[in-house]
Amino acid sequence: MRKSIATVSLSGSLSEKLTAAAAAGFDGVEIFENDLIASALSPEEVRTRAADLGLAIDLYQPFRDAEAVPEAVLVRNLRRAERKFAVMERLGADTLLVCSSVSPDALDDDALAAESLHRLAARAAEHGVRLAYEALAWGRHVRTYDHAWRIVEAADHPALGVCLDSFHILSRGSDPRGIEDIPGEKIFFLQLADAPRIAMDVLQWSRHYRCFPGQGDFDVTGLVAHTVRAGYAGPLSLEVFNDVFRQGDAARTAVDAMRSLLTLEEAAGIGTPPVPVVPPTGFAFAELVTADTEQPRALLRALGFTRTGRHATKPVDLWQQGAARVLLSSAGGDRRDGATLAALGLETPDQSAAVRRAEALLAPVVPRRRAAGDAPLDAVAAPDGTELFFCRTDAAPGAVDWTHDFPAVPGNTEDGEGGGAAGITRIDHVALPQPWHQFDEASLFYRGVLGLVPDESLDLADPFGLLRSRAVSTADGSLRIALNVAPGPGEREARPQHIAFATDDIVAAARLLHGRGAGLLAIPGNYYDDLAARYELPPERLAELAAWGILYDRDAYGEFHHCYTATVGRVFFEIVQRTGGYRGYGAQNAAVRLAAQHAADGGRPVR
Ligand SMILES: O=C(O)c1ccc(O)c(O)c1
Ligand SMILES: [Mg+2]
Repeated sequence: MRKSIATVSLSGSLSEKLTAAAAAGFDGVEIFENDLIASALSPEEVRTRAADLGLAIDLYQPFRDAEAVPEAVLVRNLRRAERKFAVMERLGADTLLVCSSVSPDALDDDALAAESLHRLAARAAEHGVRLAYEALAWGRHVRTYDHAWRIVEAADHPALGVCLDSFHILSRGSDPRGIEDIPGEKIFFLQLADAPRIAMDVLQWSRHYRCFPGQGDFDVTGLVAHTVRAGYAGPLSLEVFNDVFRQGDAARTAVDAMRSLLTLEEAAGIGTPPVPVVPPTGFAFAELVTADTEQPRALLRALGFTRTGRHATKPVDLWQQGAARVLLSSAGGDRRDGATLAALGLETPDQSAAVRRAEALLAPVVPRRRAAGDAPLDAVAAPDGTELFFCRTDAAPGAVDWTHDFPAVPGNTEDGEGGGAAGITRIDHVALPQPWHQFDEASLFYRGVLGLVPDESLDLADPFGLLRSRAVSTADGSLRIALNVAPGPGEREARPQHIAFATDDIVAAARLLHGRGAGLLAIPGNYYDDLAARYELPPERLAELAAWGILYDRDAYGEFHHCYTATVGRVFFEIVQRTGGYRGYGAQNAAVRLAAQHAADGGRPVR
């Protein structure tokens, strides 16, 4: 379907908004009146600019407080509308959004509302304009879409239809199935926005917390499916009032917006089907970049990793234990930051389809730096800059095993002498702190591009504020990424990332690490007193957990044990043991872990 975006959803001047919308591939825009009023461009110039960019002006909005008023007020409103119709003719816009009145002048009289909208529509028709009547969730008398439709039906004018807005409908808990009772040709416009479920005044909620479909908690996909089934054939138009997007980079927000609509169309089974998603089946590797590899090497050795290869042409080593692989690169790291988790290898059954999917969903492809003979690896950049490589760690027919680029280093045993394996089997998950203003963009990116399923969003207390966390994973848990953000000041660079390794015997792993002098994070005794109160764990089991600083959690599916290493650069490691299909990440323990890291770090916030 055609895709539009309201100018209110993007930052900048009107011409910057138009440029961003066009660059992201939108077909049209809704022009928000305030954007036009504040613009130095005349309506004719806006019309030309939009046309040059290939954008239609699908809607002009809003026209407020029009209906169900005493005659004298209506006469003034008709005059006011005439001026707007004239502006619309100059703009080349043919649909005006009329939102339900919030005025104290408005009467609770549907017949009067219908009559006034009929008269307004008759005037509009003389200018070739159509009116789309929208129920604001906080309208004075009209707050629901079905009420708006009853009035439109009674008004019975060909130039009058309804505008459906998913926020107003879903925020009030209206049943969207009733949309199918409206004739499709009477649905003049469809505006889409999602929102997180928060209990607050609906006007504040709408004006500050709307987000793109897929970033909140509403079933926008279901609403779109009902609207399409009703016969609606107009554009899908994003109308998102959001404090963060208002400040963000318009070009980037527009791409996020387009990705949201592409993902939504796919979920609703409408539009041109994109390349089907190729879900990753696990981590092939995690790559740490650092100017000085000494500290991470020591830690990897203590964790039982062995250096098994070195890249043929680049200063990158492959460290391995079981199916857990870490690349340690000394190319390009910043000495001040220490080690940084810069890239992830995603085990991908069909690499070329995965790249095509990523491109179709507007993921930026990372320019390749490949020497002759290297495995053909393609990477895209996640919103936080983490590079995601689509690769295969086997020699299946037609595929190239990326580990072939890391031949064994002959005669070099130095790095193998860490003391031997510690029972680590694979990478369980990675945790990537996100810049606060890109958090929703990131979860939608992983959902759309990789088909990962987002968990619910959690707020976790830490000693310096709240940490928001949301995991995305494959349905079978073979690949898990925990996204988190500490609101407020603090750059991404200041907060650590981590890699969690899986083991089948965490106590053995912790004992080995300890024996090798790699300290584990000390957990306060109070935590174990609380654990004893919450769960009936045998005392000797509790004592063992306390001795090694192992944290414990449980869900309906199983148990979780986990412990942490020291932080090197921006990165620390976690060792985890899942039993019986536990699904989480130990979020329950995050506050204790963050406080312990804070204490271990000499009082510096470690977010
Ligand atoms: O917040 C508002 O006033 C407003 C205006 C126009 C809309 O289409 C809308 O959904 C909300
Ligand atoms: Mg709206």
